[in-house]
Amino acid sequence: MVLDKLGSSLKNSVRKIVKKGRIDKETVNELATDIQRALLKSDVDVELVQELTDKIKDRALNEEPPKGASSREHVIRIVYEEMLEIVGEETEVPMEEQDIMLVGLQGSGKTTTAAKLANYFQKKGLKPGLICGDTFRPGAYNQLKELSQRIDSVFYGEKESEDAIQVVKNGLNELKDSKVRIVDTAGRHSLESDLIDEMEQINEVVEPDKKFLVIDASIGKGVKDQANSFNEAIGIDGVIITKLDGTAKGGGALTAVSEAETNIAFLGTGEKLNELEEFEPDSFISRLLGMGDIEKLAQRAEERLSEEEMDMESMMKGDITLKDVYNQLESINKLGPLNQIMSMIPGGFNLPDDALDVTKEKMQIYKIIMDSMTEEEMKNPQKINSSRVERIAKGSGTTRESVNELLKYHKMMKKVMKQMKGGRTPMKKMMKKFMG
Ligand SMILES: Nc1nc2c(ncn2[C@@H]2O[C@H](COP(=O)(O)OP(=O)(O)OP(=O)(O)O)[C@@H](O)[C@H]2O)c(=O)[nH]1
Repeated sequence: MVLDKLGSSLKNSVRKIVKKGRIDKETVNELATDIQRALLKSDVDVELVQELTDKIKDRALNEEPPKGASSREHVIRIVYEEMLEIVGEETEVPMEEQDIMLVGLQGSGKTTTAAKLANYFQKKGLKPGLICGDTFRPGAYNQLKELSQRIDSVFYGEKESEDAIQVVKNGLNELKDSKVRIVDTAGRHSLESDLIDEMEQINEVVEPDKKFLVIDASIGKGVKDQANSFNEAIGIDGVIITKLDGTAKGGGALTAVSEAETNIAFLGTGEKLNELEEFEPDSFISRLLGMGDIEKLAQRAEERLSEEEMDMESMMKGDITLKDVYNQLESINKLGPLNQIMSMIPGGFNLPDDALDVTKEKMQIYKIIMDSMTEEEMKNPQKINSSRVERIAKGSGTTRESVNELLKYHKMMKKVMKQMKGGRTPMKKMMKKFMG
């Protein structure tokens, strides 16, 4: 896990709140000091930390918790929301044909990241092509070629050439069949005029849909100046922070990007080619704070409900997404057979046979299919049109029929949950009876 130290200090500070009987000024101040300490250790900018904790204190002491939420849940939510603010927004990476150019200083991890991106798109069903536009570092050609072979991606490079612009031109011609063409460029020790000239010329040739700046996380809050300089020089669409696994300064690197008025697109979390994550601010911050666990703990402190009951309750809302289906498949064994749950409903309830007919093998296939979907598709499955179905089937190594079957299953579950919501017995009561 990346940012281990920051994560565990933040989790501990928030957990303390859960254990408190009452949320008063002293508790809030203590929380703010704990958070300050954790963020400063992770190299987050001092002023930013001050601003953040002032806001948390102010809101925690002055805002009324929304109806139905306890004050400790409310404070935890405030910490989450304010943390979200300081990491900036998500960079949209569309699942469509596109050309991507990677820029960055020497050793930042560009070449590795190029291959990781190719692997990422390949998994999503979009055929990648890698072009070595780095004629400056002698080993770059062999490195990218070897990495492309490892992931079975098309590769173009010219070992003896010193003309990066021509190589990239040739590469784009040769790799017309690739859906996502990724151009690796040379780095230098600093942002000097040679590098800027070359980047500008490649930029003109490629006319990339996305220009990503690759930065090593170990420079911490220094990311801000670097991102600003590259942005001024050629304009960038997002930052890829690499080597987050090997530094205690990751917090600084993450927060500095939004200060530089750009956003994070991906995170590099290890040397392996599958160690690349799409950056999704909300899930990232929830994981960092251990929100899932903490929210559960906070709720349990309020009323002793079982975990299974919570899961069912969230599904009862009727706005079940594919993510819920995924979680549901994960916890279905704990929940008990669906038909048994259904039989608890007074007045009877006929669950379609299909719902009871999901075998373990099928669940496994559904989960593999969902791994090839984007976050957006998981949240809004209605947006999955036939070309997306095709892409997802390819990426997951399954068939269009299986993807459509999963979409049908989701629709059916949604209908079932809606009907249950309209039932006469409150779900909580029913679940209590069922769980004993
Ligand atoms: N631990 C870890 N190592 C990484 C990560 N990304 C890249 N590396 C390592 O960082 C080193 C440099 O990466 P390269 O991809 O060669 O860097 P580059 O930016 O292409 O270098 P130049 O071509 O010289 O500009 C390699 O040893 C990579 O394995 C990451 O996310 N985590």
